[in-house]
Amino acid sequence: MSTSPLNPPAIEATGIHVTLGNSDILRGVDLTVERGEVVALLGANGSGKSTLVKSLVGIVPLAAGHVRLLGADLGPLVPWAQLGYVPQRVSAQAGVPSTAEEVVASGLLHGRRIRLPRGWRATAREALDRVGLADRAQSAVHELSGGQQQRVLIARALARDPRLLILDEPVAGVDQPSQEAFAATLTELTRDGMTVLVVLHELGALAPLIQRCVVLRHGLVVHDGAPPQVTSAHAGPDHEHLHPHGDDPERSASPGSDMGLTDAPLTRHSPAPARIDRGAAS
Ligand SMILES: Nc1ncnc2c1ncn2[C@@H]1O[C@H](COP(=O)(O)OP(=O)(O)OP(=O)(O)O)[C@@H](O)[C@H]1O
Repeated sequence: MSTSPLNPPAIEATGIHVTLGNSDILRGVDLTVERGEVVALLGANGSGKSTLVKSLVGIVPLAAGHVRLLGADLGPLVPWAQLGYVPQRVSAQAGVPSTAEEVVASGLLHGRRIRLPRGWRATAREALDRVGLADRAQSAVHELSGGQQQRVLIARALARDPRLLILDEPVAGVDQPSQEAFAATLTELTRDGMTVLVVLHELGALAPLIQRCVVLRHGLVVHDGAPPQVTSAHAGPDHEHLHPHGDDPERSASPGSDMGLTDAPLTRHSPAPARIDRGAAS
């Protein structure tokens, strides 16, 4: 969707610098996500992906730079009720026994809303249904598996019916059928115009949805463009990973090195997208 003064980008981040401890974690990141776009944020471990999304939602302070969300400067004027954020995998239990339904319902609270709205139970159940956990609404969260807890957190974000969804590795530790169910839900939501920024280690089940990939390396954007294409040549049912095909066998042996997804020496990126091999024996 194109930008106009009446329809500003969902995310506009310019010159983002973040310092944690004595380290410069983000060193001048620019990121714009237009309304309705589905963007993946990729990069090796420690490249700064989580720090970037946390800085976008105001959880870590900026040393420099500027963030606008849904047309408002980061702060109280952001329409927070329209934003769903799923943090990197953490336990969904908050130290007190809670049911899945209660955790999801907490997603309906924000800034000025301190009481659950009428019909919250039905809303929470619908959100749990979207992530395939309708039958676990009354389960204590600590009794759920790690992957199920992650799905509860996704449901909590979806319960708000967000216009902008920011997800930090939402499918890490989630089994393949649940990943596919989540991808189907997300496809439906994005068809309705939701904007998504999602941190991923590999595109996996979400690959068909991703319109653009931004790759971080050592706190800088090193790629912003087309997602890797799927090679059909080796397509097979039981193999799925990023597997760049370079001339250099060492680079080829290092999954993700083609796009700065590992700490392998950085090479200049050509505009031609890397390929995802889903079938070749690795
Ligand atoms: N609170 C903190 N204090 C100091 N350093 C931190 C803090 N949080 C993160 N870092 C460091 O910032 C760097 C980036 O971390 P971040 O979690 O953003 O990376 P990431 O790309 O999300 O990694 P992963 O894929 O492993 O989740 C890492 O080197 C990490 O050790």
